[in-house]
Amino acid sequence: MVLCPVIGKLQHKRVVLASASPRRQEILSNAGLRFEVVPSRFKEKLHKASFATPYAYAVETAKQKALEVAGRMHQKDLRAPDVVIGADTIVAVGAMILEKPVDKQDAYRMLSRLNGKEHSVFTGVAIVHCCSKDGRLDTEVSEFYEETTVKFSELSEELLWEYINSGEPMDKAGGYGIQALGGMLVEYVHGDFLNVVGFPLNHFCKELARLYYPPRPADLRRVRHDSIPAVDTFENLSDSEAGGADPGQSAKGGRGGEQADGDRSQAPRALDAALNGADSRPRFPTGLLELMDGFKASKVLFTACKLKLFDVLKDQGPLQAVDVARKLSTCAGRTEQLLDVCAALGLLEKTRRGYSNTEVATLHLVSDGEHSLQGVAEYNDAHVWGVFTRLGLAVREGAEQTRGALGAMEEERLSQSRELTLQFMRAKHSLSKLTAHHVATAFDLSRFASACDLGGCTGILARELAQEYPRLQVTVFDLPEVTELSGGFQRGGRQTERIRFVPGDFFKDSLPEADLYVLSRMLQDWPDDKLHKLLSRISSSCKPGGGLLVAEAAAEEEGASQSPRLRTLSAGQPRSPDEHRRLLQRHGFQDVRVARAGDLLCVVLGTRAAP
Ligand SMILES: O=c1[nH]cc([C@@H]2O[C@H](COP(=O)(O)OP(=O)(O)OP(=O)(O)O)[C@@H](O)[C@H]2O)c(=O)[nH]1
Repeated sequence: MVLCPVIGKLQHKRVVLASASPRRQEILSNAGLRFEVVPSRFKEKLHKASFATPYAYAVETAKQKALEVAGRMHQKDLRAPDVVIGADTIVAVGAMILEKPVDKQDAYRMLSRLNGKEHSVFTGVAIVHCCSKDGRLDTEVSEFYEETTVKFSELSEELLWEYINSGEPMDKAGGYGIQALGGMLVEYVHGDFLNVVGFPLNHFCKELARLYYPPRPADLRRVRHDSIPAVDTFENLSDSEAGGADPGQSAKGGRGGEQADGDRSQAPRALDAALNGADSRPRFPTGLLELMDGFKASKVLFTACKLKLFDVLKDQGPLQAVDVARKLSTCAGRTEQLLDVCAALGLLEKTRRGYSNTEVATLHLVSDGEHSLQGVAEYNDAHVWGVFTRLGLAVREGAEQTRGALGAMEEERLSQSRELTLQFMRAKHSLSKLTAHHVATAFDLSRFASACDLGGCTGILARELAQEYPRLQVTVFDLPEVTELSGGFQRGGRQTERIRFVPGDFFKDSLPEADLYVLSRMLQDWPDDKLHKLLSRISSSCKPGGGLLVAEAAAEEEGASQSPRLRTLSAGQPRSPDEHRRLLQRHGFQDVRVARAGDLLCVVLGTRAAP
């Protein structure tokens, strides 16, 4: 999303909105900002006459609101948040400043002044960066304001009173709410509408861009015009352009709106490039850097799963970081960091009441959930992680770990402990749960009386097949150490009577007889020699008219790049429908049909031709 980089700059920080205004909260959370709300106790009683302009008053009030919250939070926790945002909205008619009416008469006085005329709405905003040094609070303030012009229609006394009696004016600057009934009083608006409602989001984003992406010296030399970047140019901005500057430095001295405006001649490079034609420098490699950092996100997820963080929050959330730490017996500071990163990754929600699971965490990361992927996280952490750390060696020496995650899992499980086999089975079980129904229903398989799922593991797909086809007898064929443990995964139910588990190795032992052989997510991770060996064994066992059903990760549509989602499952290249067709034909199957199942799998069905 276009705004993400700039709003995302605050993602890993503890951000506090020092405002009780529900409108400000809504505007900022709609923009994707994660923050806590701590309303300011600063009394809006600065001496108006001592300010040269109405907006100077609004800016100073906003700053005092934010500083009060920063100071109070620092005193309470001995730790201030990273960023506190304060705002103050006022209405100005000439030099007169109108704030929120204190009662109906006051509202009437205000609205009568605005009636039939133009006025200005100013919102002052302060962004306070905080840090604690030797137990002292250090702040750096960046401030600005935005002005919007509003014109009221000529309104009758009756209408004014009707509006006042609606109750809407009371908590609104100037006595009206443009976003609700008050919108009917307004003839026109010039400028940022959200500024009238209470928060100038556009200017805020520009201010963040200015703070977090200050122009580089080279840009300053090339600047030709007087503007700050439009919101839609933020997309091209990046950390490298920050030149290592920290926001505090650029905010030092509390740059005011006027100073900020002065800086507008320093157009950042994205805008400069857009206006001055092609930029010879390469685009910032965001995707590449994300790729380089991807392992950190995985490790955070694995760690949270291992600590049972999502389980605790499911049962007892929302919880504050200290309470989570107490329940997990972990270090409070580090737990808070972990929670914040999980929130930034979209796994948790952070509100005033504490941390709670997001929908995806509730569905897939809680260990006892029907669709839990905890097993996959556990296996990847305990095992695949290690396999991939040996990738370099494998590539140099030609070992088979290079075949990808599932291949590595498949291979290493053969020689590993019972616990590892169980971990592998849990991982495969939870992944199969997501796909089994799609695989079983991709084609009408009712013509087959028996099926054999090769490498069927815990029997999830067998169960789905038996449920879908009431006549079908299903054999799950897998290694002895797997079939031995598969009982622990069975739930019972009528269709289990038609499922049997047969131990064996599909590379060595004779395959159980069946009308239909099934290979679900098996082929892609085997090297070619093993793949062809397996297919040729199936082909020899399959009677003419029998079938082979293959389910594999789907390749992206023609021309599209392969999805990162798939790459995480396997380093092997997914096959296109044509490649699948040729593969099955080569092993004696005809009438090969290909279907897409869910958005992850491609399912292929071929019929054994007479030899
Ligand atoms: O059209 C609209 N104009 C103004 C508003 C709301 O009015 C208030 C302005 O008051 P203030 O800036 O002092 O903010 P408070 O609500 O008191 O919250 P703080 O805790 O930040 O002081 C503001 O809520 C605007 O949203 C409106 O809704 N529509």
